[in-house]
Amino acid sequence: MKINELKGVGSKTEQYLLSLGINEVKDAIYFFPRDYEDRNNIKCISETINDEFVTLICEVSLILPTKKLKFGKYINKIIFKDNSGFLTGVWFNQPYIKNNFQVGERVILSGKITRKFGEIQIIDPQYDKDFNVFKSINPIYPTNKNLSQKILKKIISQSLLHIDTQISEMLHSEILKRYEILPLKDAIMNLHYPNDRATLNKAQKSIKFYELLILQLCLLQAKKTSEENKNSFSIKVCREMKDFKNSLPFQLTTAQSKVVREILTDLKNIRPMNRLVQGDVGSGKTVIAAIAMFNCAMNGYQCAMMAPTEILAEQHFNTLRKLFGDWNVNIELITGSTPQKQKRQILERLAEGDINIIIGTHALIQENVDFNRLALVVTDEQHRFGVRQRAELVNKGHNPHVLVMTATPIPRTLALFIYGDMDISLINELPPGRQKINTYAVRSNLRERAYNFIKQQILLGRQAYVVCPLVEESEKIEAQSALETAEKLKNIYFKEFKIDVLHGKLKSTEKDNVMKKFKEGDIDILVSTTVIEVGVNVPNATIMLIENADRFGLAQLHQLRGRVGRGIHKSYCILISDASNKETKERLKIMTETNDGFVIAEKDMFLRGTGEFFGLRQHGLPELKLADIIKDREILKEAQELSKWIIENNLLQIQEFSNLKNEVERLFFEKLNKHTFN
Ligand SMILES: Nc1ncnc2c1ncn2[C@@H]1O[C@H](COP(=O)(O)OP(=O)(O)OP(=O)(O)O)[C@@H](O)[C@H]1O
Repeated sequence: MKINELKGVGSKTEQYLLSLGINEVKDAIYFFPRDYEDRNNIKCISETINDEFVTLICEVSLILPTKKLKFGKYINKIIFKDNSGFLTGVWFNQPYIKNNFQVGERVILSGKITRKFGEIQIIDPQYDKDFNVFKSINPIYPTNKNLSQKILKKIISQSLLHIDTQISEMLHSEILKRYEILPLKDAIMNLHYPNDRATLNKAQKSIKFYELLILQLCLLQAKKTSEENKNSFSIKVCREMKDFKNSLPFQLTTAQSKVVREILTDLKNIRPMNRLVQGDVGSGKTVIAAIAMFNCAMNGYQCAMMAPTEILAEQHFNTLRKLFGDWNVNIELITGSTPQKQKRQILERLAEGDINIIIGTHALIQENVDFNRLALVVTDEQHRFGVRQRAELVNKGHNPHVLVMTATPIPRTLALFIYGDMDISLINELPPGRQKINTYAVRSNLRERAYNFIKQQILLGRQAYVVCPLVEESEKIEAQSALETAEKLKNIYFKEFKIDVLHGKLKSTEKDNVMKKFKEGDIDILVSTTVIEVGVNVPNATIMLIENADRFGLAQLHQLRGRVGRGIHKSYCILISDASNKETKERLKIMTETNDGFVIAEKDMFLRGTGEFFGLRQHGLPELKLADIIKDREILKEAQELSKWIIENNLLQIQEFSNLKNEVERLFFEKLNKHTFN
């Protein structure tokens, strides 16, 4: 049912509603309050204090005429009274308001009190005259300047009259009882019009449960569908594997070997692999991808590896070339800076099947690239290779295995939720010889001492990073600050050393050039913006100084810091911050205490208490309206338990769960926009 079918929704209101995402009556039903006004604070007029939010029951005493102010504005005042005194209700630019009141009638007013010039005022209060429907908890909706709370409320309450035709119950009463959940319609009604706090809490819990359940079911069903899809390549372990492993410059750690085994087993399977490899910074994920790709190449298949940035694509290309040494593996790189002619040649060879492994950024898969026998796609978690991308490839005639790499440390329950559609491998061990990165959080007055320390490291033959402050949304200012810092370092503190700058505004060839020089040891200090954050691997770099460290999230600091401590040398990280607030200090202290990404993630999560650390959208998933996967972990666990049971027992296929199935499919189509499942 369209929203404009409701009484009083003209084309203008319809437009305004659309801007709030309300197109259908159902959208209005699901348009939940952002907050609630507690009207339990009922007072008499003389008891009120300045700035206090109160509810008053009073009588209309006098309606003053509208007064015209400057610039075409209006003010309306209405005097109310109760046994204790008088109160002035004030409304701006709502001249019609006086028609809504009659002298002598009793009303309920709610709002903030202002006491000034000897007058007690309440500005733009909410008002109600129907004492029968007076609720002590009043919803406040997230609206914009075009639609007042009052109109929105009216539309929502009209929509709720249609709840029976618009919403279907999804869970059997036994399940509701077990998880202490309200039937969906009750939960929705109570969210809009709660009788009391306890019912509101239960309604909120219920809606969160439904949200998490549906999203989780969606991901688990996607996984199940892919497991049933037996259309990929069965790739056996190649004869050369043992020799290849022996040719690597190091021995795999036990954790790496285990993950490699899991991947090779997946590749043997005809069903397409969809595996996430989770490993802390520097845990050695690249070599794992290399082994998987080597195996495909030796079996005559092609692989694509997609990196988030050109710098990383280039780095992977160089690392892999080295790892593949004299083995007969044809590997090529395509980036924005590859000359057109060369690019064309590479693409031709790729289509002919002459290239085994192609490395590039994510444009690689979107562009008109034709593969001959694409069997494996390696990608990273920020660019979640969802079922949609897979479907695109399937349409092009490929159904490759997919390997996703992530250094985002996520506690297990959350990982199982967010990556519900994947199998997860964990590298829970760092390569041998890694030492703790000594980390210090200091104020800026110690910067010179920090510089001296950097000098000592360089004199020992090591290299350093200086990371400039994060400037949200302005790469230009960020770049500027990096350039200035580099100038200062060159001219004042590090005259005798080689310094260069890396920032997002450089052309990719320039970036590559700087990175190459830094890798080869031709730069002592690399002054950089956060472009250095992900994946860069220069084992000889042992010290990093981060300016304004408080501006970064802990996960980001951990990623940045992970650029040092990647070799045999002892490494250091200096966090500069003059922030004095307690929470910031505590966050930086965590960095000095541990190097374990999982511990950092968990602590950060508790400190910040929001889902920011694991933003869903960042993982390619739809945002949740009410649930917060961090704060609502207990509900999440219950929803996970139920969704697992439903999927394992194939319950979405039976009549009793058909409404739930419809909801899951709706989310799948509308929000995840992926292909259907049966
Ligand atoms: N088993 C191992 N023994 C010794 N060194 C190793 C081992 N595995 C990997 N390395 C080395 O560790 C360093 C980090 O590896 P790699 O770049 O693959 O890490 P990563 O997991 O991708 O980290 P990040 O997420 O920070 O990019 C590299 O220099 C690599 O050669």
